[in-house]
Amino acid sequence: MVNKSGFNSKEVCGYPLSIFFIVVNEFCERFSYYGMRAVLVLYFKYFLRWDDDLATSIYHTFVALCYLTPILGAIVADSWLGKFKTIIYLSIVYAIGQVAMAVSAIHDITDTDRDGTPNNMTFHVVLSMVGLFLIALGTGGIKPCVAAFGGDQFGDHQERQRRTFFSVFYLCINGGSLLSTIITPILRAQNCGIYSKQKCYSLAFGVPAALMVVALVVFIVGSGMYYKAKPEGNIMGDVCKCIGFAISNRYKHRSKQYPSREHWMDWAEDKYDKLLIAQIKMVLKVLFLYIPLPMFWTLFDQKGSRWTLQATTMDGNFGAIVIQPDQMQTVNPILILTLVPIMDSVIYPLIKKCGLNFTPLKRMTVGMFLAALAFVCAAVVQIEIDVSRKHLTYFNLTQFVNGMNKPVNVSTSEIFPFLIIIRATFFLQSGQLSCAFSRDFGFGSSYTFFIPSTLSLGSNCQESITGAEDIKPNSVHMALQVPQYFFITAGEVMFSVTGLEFSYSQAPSNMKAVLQAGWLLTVAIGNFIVLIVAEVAKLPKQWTEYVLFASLLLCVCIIFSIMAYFYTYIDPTEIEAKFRRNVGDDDDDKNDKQRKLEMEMMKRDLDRSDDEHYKGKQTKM
Ligand SMILES: CC(C)[C@H](NC(=O)[C@H](C)N)C(=O)O
Repeated sequence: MVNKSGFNSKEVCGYPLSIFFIVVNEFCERFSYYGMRAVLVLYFKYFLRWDDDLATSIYHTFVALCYLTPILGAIVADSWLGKFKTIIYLSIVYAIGQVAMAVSAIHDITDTDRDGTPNNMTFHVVLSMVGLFLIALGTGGIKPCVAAFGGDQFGDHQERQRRTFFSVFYLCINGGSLLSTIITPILRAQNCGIYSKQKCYSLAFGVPAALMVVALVVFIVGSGMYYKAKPEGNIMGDVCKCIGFAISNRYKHRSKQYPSREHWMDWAEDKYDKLLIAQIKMVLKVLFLYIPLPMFWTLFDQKGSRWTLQATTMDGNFGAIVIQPDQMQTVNPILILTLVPIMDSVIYPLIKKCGLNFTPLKRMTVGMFLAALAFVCAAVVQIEIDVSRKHLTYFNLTQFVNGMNKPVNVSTSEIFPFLIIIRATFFLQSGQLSCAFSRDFGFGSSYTFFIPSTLSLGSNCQESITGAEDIKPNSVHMALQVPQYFFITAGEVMFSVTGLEFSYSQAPSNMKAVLQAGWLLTVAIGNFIVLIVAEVAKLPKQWTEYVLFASLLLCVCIIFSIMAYFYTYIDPTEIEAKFRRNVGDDDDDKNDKQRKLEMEMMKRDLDRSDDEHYKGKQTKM
């Protein structure tokens, strides 16, 4: 198949073979990112021994940074190195960052007294911060490039295939995220170490590091098959200068005596290429449309915070398995993997058959509406929880009343998340006496156990120790969160998958990665809004906060639908081709415009004292 730029690529079932390497790369990279992220807060808290507040702020700052750096990657790719080289170089930076994280989590390195705790915490903190910075630079930097590079592999006649590619790309993101969020917490729970055994954060970070190396290798293997669009110089610099000139030129000609131009960017025509101006107009049009979008991410990203906290007050016993509150988040990638194919192969074709034109912007509007609906569901569940219980705790609170006249040491075994039921085993130790007993707990329940005075060597603790239930277990089932997860994920499919493709298709050829970065910037801003709203709107009831967010998104959704109504879809390739055809005319035109501008300036200087006279000349012209 011959690509848009005459590149001859190998094809399988109508798809360029090269995209296979790109989607596998994305899968491994997202595994690496989400796997590391899944255990990050626990690493801060239990390894670096930070308090909850510090751990949470550093975590959110890191996530926001990951979505701010795409703009850097996009500029480097579009104007200097090209997407291919940018992906390679930044992937190396990314892999080094992941390795630094894995090394920073080896407690033995500074555990000089071999007591299981690091002796030089500064070393671990500094190394992990350097690691996180490199990861943010790498993951953010390559993110807009990989998606746009994938899109570049398709010819203009392969629009349908390119749409499918973006869906498959999204599936890979979520496949990687799903697997890693299940696997890395399990790895973390293992004990490892040379001198002493500790929770294995190094393994939980090491496996994502290995996956990042695999991602890089896979990408390099595909090297010979890619279509590599050449970077077109310092395009961002040109864009900024052109916009700056348009504004200053418009300002200089602000007097009513100058005829207005169709678009304010047209004021740059006096100095810049019509093609560049047309390309900037395309980008600005889409960026303007992005303004309301961060609100979607504000709601979307609360899955990991508010919704997980909500789950801690619910019953996670699903019969065959017990779901931990943070594991509820895996419902999102699971639903993505199911919903994307259903939407693509059933829902969208069905809507089309009904004669409805379900345009990308309409899909995004519906996606926003569904996210708002998800928060209404969350509010209803919250009211249910508030009615059913007064206390807010997931962890089983246990206390012991010691009836013996000597101290007893009580320790408990690990509670593994995938056990059939939550069963805790307690070990009692007092002098020669050593025994164990197990009890089943309901989520959120609290017990007091009585250690009888008669307990002695050889006693059966299982039978001798009695307990009283202080607080009843959580009665609202975690399954009630499924509707809110369903709506937010259906919203994500309509909003995010479509937005990713829309950002690519509406971008001019030399600014594809820049627009992908603009799209990811909406995620970063959305995350900042969560931090701000959580600080500012301290509402007394959690359900009212959910309603507030739902209402905000609904308002934004209405504004967006109005903006979308006035948006006209464009075909950047066609527009660019039209301008390129007229390139000769453009050059003459530019020279004419330049001359005209110089003349105009001279005249203005001369005629400054005689406005009326100048006006007369203008109308005659
Ligand atoms: C940030 C994006 C929406 C995307 N995340 C997801 O698809 C989640 C896992 N459902 C990503 O690119 O990571």
